[in-house]
Amino acid sequence: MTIHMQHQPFPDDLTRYSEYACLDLITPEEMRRIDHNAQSLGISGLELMESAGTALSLVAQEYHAGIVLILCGSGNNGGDGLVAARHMSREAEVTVLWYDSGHQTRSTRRQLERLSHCDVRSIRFRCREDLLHHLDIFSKADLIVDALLGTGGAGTVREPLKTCIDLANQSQAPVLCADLPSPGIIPDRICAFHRPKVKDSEVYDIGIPILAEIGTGPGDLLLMQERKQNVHKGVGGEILVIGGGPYQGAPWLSGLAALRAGADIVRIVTPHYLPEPDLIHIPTSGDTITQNDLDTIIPLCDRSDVVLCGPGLGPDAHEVILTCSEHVKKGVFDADSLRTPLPHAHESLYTPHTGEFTRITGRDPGLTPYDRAHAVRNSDIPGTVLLKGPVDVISDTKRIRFNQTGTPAMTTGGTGDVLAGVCAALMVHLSAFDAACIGAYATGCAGEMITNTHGYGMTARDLIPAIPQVLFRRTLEGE
Ligand SMILES: NC(=O)C1=CN([C@@H]2O[C@H](COP(=O)(O)OP(=O)(O)OC[C@H]3O[C@@H](n4cnc5c(N)ncnc54)[C@H](OP(=O)(O)O)[C@@H]3O)[C@@H](O)[C@H]2O)[C@@H](O)CC1
Ligand SMILES: Nc1ncnc2c1ncn2[C@@H]1O[C@H](COP(=O)(O)OP(=O)(O)O)[C@@H](O)[C@H]1O
Ligand SMILES: [K+]
Repeated sequence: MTIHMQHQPFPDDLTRYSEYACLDLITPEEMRRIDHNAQSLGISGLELMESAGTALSLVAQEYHAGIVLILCGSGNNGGDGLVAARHMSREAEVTVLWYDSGHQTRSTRRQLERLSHCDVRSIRFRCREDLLHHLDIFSKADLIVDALLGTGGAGTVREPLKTCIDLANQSQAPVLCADLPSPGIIPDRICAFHRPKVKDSEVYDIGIPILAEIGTGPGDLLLMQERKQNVHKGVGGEILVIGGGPYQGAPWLSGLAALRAGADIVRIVTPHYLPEPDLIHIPTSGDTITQNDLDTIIPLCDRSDVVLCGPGLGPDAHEVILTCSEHVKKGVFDADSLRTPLPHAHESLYTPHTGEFTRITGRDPGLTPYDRAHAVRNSDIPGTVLLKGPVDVISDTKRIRFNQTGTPAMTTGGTGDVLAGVCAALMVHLSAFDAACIGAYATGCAGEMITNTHGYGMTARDLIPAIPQVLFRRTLEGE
């Protein structure tokens, strides 16, 4: 799996950013994102696994058990157990029961090879019957380590792991769980890595940089869902862009960007027609958008998955936007729609740059990402905010995320319109927060790609074909 390496260091002292890290329970998807980002920051999956297995072995040794049975699945959770076995071989009589599903992860296969050079007894099981030959091991064990399933477990537990879990529960030995309890196992203690996934976990650090968590990275792209084969037209979503008037190009840039970010149908309500065959133009009655256009616009808001308001709109249409936003399920409010009173939809994403943020909150957000994050978190904006800048700050009042991708060449006009269009398309299937994080990350990566070829000669339009290369690279390379 080629991991896109992040290069530039964070332009601020990270020691005071720990307040922005999330300390309560995290989901397996969030842990996968952080894990992947850690690898893009130069810490390999094997190193993470070594740290996890070491922590696990230290907790296991607190039991002072003479006979230890380590149950290992075929995934990376199993890998943790194999690492722990290697670290405990001198401390106890260790037996590993490992499940050979036929497709062990590469890291876990590597750990099994390493273990073969240790004085540890390792027994393969492939089916329920294999386990029934080793009932004595379960009854003799003083400690059982559960490294069967971790954050990769999905659905009801399949055999032979189900039987393995039942046998562990039936034994007298306490069960120490790696990262989280395999479904149905009764834990004595839970040794969670980096962050707790379930309640009552003890949390052990495994050396994951804070930036892997509070920063965007290639791990964020894992949230993009693969499309099933039998999908129908429109699954990519229908987007409505309301904009234009004084600036006729902006809504078209947003519309094209939304298509390139995966939207299926994009309609542009704007006074000026531009010959873009991929976009559906909805003309307005005059050369700016007024109340007379509401009969046209409102039904389109009702039928669209996401509505993007603002690109190139000019200051006079705010009343229209306020009225439309009441018919909007998911709204992205950019540029001239960022005026008070703020429009808001059922779920809203606001994408101000510094000037627009100051205009809607009356407060200058400051220059450092730290201050800008404080300003965003303390603003009473009712939704997710993407405050754009050299480091974008994304917040949904609970979470904060920093996006470092992008280049100064992106200050060219219209890049904000492209970013807003990308966020609108992503919001069809993702939350406003995840759409903003991925939108900022992808648009910035596209900007870096184009800066490499066009330098300061980059135009916002150049960004658009680069967007799908970033967003869909994973599936293109079959990772
Ligand atoms: N770099 C890292 O990633 C790091 C990860 N770390 C550790 O890895 C853990 C995540 O590993 P994981 O074993 O939980 O998941 P993953 O490796 O995807 O394999 C899943 C396996 O389970 C199986 N399976 C799934 N559902 C099932 C079911 N219902 N019933 C039965 N089987 C089921 C699935 O089988 P398959 O679907 O392939 O047939 C596949 O074999 C994480 O919690 C942490 O402990 C740490 O070392 C830190 C570094
Ligand atoms: N100096 C910079 N370094 C990196 N990225 C930048 C820089 N300036 C702007 N950007 C990026 O350009 C994008 C659009 O910026 P914005 O100010 O919204 O442009 P516009 O004036 O078109 O709205 C944002 O994603 C932002 O991250
Ligand atoms: K486990």
